[in-house]
Amino acid sequence: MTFLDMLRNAATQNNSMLCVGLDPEPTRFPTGMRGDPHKIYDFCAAIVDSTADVACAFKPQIAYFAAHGAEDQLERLMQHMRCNAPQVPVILDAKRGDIGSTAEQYAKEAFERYGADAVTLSPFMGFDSIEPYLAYHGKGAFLLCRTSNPGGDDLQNQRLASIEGQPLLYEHVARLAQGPWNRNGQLGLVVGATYPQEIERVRSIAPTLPLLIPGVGAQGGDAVATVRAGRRTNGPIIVNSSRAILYASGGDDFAAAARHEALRTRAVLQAACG
Ligand SMILES: O=c1ccn([C@@H]2O[C@H](COP(=O)(O)O)[C@@H](O)[C@H]2O)c(=O)[nH]1
Repeated sequence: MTFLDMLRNAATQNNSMLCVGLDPEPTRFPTGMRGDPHKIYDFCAAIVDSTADVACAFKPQIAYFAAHGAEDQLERLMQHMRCNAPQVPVILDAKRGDIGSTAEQYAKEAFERYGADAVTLSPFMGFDSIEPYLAYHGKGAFLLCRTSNPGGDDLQNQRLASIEGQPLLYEHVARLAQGPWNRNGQLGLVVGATYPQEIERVRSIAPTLPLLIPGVGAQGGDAVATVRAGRRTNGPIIVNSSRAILYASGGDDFAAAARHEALRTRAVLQAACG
């Protein structure tokens, strides 16, 4: 099954636009696990188990595993998700971007080593840096477009003076992804919930692409405005929240508290559709 098929099925089955982000930070783990990087798998597996019927996707952020030399735990977690939440697609948040020969290795890492269903990529090295991922038919690739951080302005909001009509850089990325770069229908875009007007703009340029939208929860993005901007067409939206769910409680009830926060966020997103 393709990433898009999995996403549609999970969104329908779990009645959800919510992506649960897996950004395990041991210093924020509950008391019995706190500070122990060997508990990354246990912590994340508990979150997965408590939210598998609430999420339309999971998004492990690779840096939180690699920083602790915990890639083996990420491999175990990917297997755990495959076995215990097989209906929910996994987007590996890696934000890779490199020349084609190196991109081939990164694609192999994401799709063969970890078995991800989709990956996040930086588009700023051009199409040949994206192409190796598209060789994995059915897998998804989300290009950074208008990111949620304030520094996204530095480049993404600059005008491309050499291009007719002078679009902003993020608008140009959206056009490429909706058009010539999307050879097999595998591309999506990352757009921050902290900039709902830009989500609206991206949606008008890229009406059919799936949008991965981080920034609600800990970053304070407006969930309602996000849904209204992203759902102007039938293109799917995947709204990510990581820390607000993972660290809803610092106690032994962390998994139950994560579920509660995931349910609450899902309800807010659903209500915004009405
Ligand atoms: O523009 C972007 C792109 C990616 N991210 C990632 O999403 C999560 C957000 O975590 P929260 O705890 O919900 O703030 C994190 O993994 C980022 O690396 C993003 O925030 N913005």
